[in-house]
Order: sequence, then C-alpha cells, then structure tokens
Amino acid sequence: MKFKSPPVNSLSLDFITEFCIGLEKLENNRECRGVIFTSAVPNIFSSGLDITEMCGKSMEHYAEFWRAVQEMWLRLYGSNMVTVAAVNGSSPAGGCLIALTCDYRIMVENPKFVIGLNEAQLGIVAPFWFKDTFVNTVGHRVAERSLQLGSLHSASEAHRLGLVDELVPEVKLQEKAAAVMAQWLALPDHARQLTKSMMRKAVLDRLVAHREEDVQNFVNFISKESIQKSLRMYMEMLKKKKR
Ligand SMILES: CC/C=C\C/C=C\C/C=C\CC/C=C/CC(=O)SCCNC(=O)CCNC(=O)[C@H](O)C(C)(C)COP(=O)(O)OP(=O)(O)OC[C@H]1O[C@@H](n2cnc3c(N)ncnc32)[C@H](O)[C@@H]1OP(=O)(O)O
Repeated sequence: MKFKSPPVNSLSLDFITEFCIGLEKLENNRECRGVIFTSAVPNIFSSGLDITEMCGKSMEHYAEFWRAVQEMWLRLYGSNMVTVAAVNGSSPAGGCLIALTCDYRIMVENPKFVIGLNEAQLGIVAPFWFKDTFVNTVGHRVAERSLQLGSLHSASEAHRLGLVDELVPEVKLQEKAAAVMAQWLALPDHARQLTKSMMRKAVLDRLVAHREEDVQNFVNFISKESIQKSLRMYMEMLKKKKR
C-alpha cells in the first residue's frame, strides 16, 4: 500500500477513511496474507495526523476524527496479515505510529529522515495507546525519555534504539521489504496470527474497553484554548520555516 497524498501524506479524515477501507478489503481477501506500507511522496513517509483536523473545528468534528484515528490503529495493530513498514522518508507522530503498528520496520538510511512520537513538542500528549505501542516496541525506559522529550530520531538513532529493525540504502528498500515479507510468510498463518494476537491483545483490549472515554478525553483536551493556541503556533512555525 503506497501513501500518495502530497505534499506530506498527512493523515486527514479522508485519508484515514480511505486507508481503513483499503485495509479492510485486503484483510477480507483470503489471498492477501501480507501488506507492505510505503510512500509515493518523496522524502516523507507520513507527517502524522493532519493538524488542520484538530484546529478550529467543532467538538463533533474532533470526535469523528478521533474515532477514525482509533479505528485505523485498531485495524492495523490487530491485523491478521503480516505488516511491514518500508519507511522511505520522515515519519513524525501519527506517521511513526503507523510504522510502530507493523510487524517489522525497515527504514532508508538517510540522515535527513526522522521518526518518533514528537507530540510533546507540539504541546500535546500522545494518548495511552500510542504510548503502549511505543513501549511494546522499544521498552519502557527508551519510550519514557523519547516521549517526554518529544524526540524525533535520525534513522541511525532509531535503529540503535530498536525503533526500526533495519536500515537500508533507498535503492534496496523494496527488495528488502519483499525479502522480509517472504520470510514471515514462510510460517503457517495460524501459528503466527495467534502469537501476534497474544502479544498485542492486552493493549488492543485496553482501547476497546475505553474507546468512548478516550474520545471524550481527546475532545476536551484538543478544544482547550491553550492547546488550540499551541497548534496554531506550530502550524505558523511550519509555514515560516519555508520562507
Ligand atoms: C492529560 C491528557 C489527556 C488526554 C489526552 C488525550 C488525547 C491526546 C491528545 C492529542 C493527541 C493528538 C495526537 C497527534 C499526533 C500527530 O500526529 S500530530 C502531527 C505531528 N506532526 C508533525 O509534527 C509533523 C509536522 N511537519 C513537519 O515536521 C514537516 O512538514 C515534515 C518534516 C513532515 C516535512 O517537511 P517539508 O518537506 O519541509 O514540508 P513542509 O514543512 O514545508 O510542509 C508542507 C506543507 O504541509 C503542511 N504540513 C506538514 N505537516 C502537516 C501536518 N501534520 N498536518 C497538516 N499540515 C501539515 C505544512 O504546513 C506545509 O503547508 P503549506 O504548504 O505551508 O500550506
């Protein structure tokens, strides 16, 4: 599955809706046993949640958007398919989350590409299920420091921390992703699927049990004037950076 929503593959409500529909189709297709996620936009895997969806909109919109984000995560983290992230560009916040939900992450070894959960830098808080997914990948200590600092790690640092499993030159990315997929698909599906489910169940169940509460927390948090101000300033900063 190739993300193609220029300029930066931000995860808008439309993007997420289309993504979930596409994923559901693949999940229901018995001939499809695995998916490789990558980007068709040069230098960007995904810039994370579309900030404009969280800024200056109604409470109803924030709730609808957050339900869609939850749905995307539940489908991806709970997928029965083998999922491989071929990270061919920067991948902050929600973009990093997509990579973290996969079974294996391969990143292009370009020192300009960064990845991480940088929410704290925007003055917002990564929700518990982002945090849980991160902890399950890199462990508690690395996640705690990285989340508090809102760190965006270079590809080599991300590899050192275990945030990505492998680094490759750009030209080798697709070949490597296909080789990893073949290795994972060589196992019987039922054994791999049950093992994956066992490893992830507690974290998935936690969101399912608290889904509406999480939506309310998000809506209350994001609609605070202080948070709206932080997001507006962040968007301004992104625009100024270009001038
Ligand atoms: C106590 C707590 C209780 C409860 C808490 C409950 C809930 C939790 C609450 C909130 C959690 C919300 C979670 C959010 C997760 C996210 O994903 S937030 C998004 C974070 N993303 C980023 O920080 C990335 C920002 N972008 C960049 O750093 C760069 O754009 C990037 C490196 C990706 C690419 O750089 P470059 O190629 O130079 O491109 P530009 O910077 O020039 O960008 C091009 C245009 O795209 C716009 N843009 C970039 N990113 C986004 C985005 N994420 N959303 C919307 N728009 C974006 C950028 O402004 C440019 O627009 P322009 O052309 O100027 O119009």
